[in-house]
Amino acid sequence: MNDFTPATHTSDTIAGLDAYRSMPIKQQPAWSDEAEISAVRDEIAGQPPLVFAGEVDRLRRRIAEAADGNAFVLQGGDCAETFAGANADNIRNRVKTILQMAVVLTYGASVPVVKMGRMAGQFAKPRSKDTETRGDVTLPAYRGDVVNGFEFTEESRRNDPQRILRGYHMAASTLNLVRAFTTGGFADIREIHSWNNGFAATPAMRRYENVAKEIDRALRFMAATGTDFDSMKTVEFFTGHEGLLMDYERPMTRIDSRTGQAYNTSSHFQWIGERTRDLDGAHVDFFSRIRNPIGVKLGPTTTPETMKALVEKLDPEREPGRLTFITRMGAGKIREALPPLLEAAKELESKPLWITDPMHGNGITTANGYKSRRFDDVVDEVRGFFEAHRAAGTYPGGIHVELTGDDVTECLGGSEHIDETDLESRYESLCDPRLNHMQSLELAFLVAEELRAL
Ligand SMILES: O=C[C@H](O)[C@H](O)COP(=O)(O)O
Ligand SMILES: C=C(OP(=O)(O)O)C(=O)O
Repeated sequence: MNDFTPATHTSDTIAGLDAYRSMPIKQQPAWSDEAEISAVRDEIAGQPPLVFAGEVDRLRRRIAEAADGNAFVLQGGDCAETFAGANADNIRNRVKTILQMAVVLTYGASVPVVKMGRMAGQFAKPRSKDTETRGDVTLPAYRGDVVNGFEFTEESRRNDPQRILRGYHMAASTLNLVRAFTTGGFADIREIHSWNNGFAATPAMRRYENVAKEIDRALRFMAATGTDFDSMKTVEFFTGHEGLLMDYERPMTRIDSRTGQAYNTSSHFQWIGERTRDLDGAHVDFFSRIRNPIGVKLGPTTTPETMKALVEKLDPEREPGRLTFITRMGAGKIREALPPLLEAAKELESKPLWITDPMHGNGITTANGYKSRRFDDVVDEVRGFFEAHRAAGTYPGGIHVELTGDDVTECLGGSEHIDETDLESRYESLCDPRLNHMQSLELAFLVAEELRAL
């Protein structure tokens, strides 16, 4: 058992955790009351950790296995979790969707799947603009429920430090339910059919049912041979979110008294976003000092030099499982932008895990004003990712998607043929569009085919 020491300003000078404060920093809200935000930081620092160092270390080992080509990482969840959306139905549907995708991948490609939710902390959003204008009114941009409200009023858009405390408690209750689902019997592989309950009978679901029936037959065979199923009652499920809001990430970072090392206990995994991965910036410095496995988003303008410099900063020891590159190039660019990075990475002793995020490079705004993505572009980027890795002889080790278990209409296309007018019927994301349940399963079948073809 780890014994975390709450991060006090003195103890953490050892780990240099506060060095970031004197560095250029992006995408942070301005708080109007310094005393209030300071009190909130102190209160967060005194709250119990959400995850333990042993779990974080286990995830690092799993990521190392994936980077070696022996596992595949599936990361999925909301673009922006909301406080209102942190209810049992939403959480269960997202967990079920991830479990179903994992079944499709494990069975279809015979590869262990490391399951990770973009959940229990994905509350802060980087934005392209600091403000939003509607008609003749301009207000601060919505930066996620942990900072301000989505409603377009001056009061709601005010940055409110108390939201950080609420975010912590929402993350805690979400994680509690995720842990209950994944260790309490719900995720037992013998429940494979019941994960269908509540979802519409779509073509992807029928395909899933066929896989489930085959797995059922195999399980009955194993039962007949006397297999002990106890180990199948639980699944490993990790959490991750963008490490963005430093007034949350810093106080959640604690010293493990066993090892004297710093762990960010807000989730098992954090990634640094495309907008905050400056080499000399605050985020890269801070996350270089913690033990959690770290992801970095790489957009289409990333040069091999930048990629190598990120390796130097974030993985100087070349530690297996330490670093994950999440590429989000865009369907039209991945086939040119990714190969030079893969070639350059071969020259390093480091072995980062490569994951595709086929969402963030494929945003469009529709004629009727919705932020959307075409499912075909998402699929094309995934195919481009596999093509690039096959050509380079490197391992495509995972996928990172914005998804929900609900039947929303946010991304265009898929076998339901969602079109621009359909977006009006059920667009619920407060930031970027997510794959719905059926599109998520369809994508899992496609990824399984690509993995089989490696
Ligand atoms: O989720 C990602 C970013 O927060 C998002 O793409 C930024 O969106 P914006 O361009 O509307 O600010
Ligand atoms: C903002 C995100 O991605 P990116 O940094 O790649 O734009 C995100 O994943 O929510």
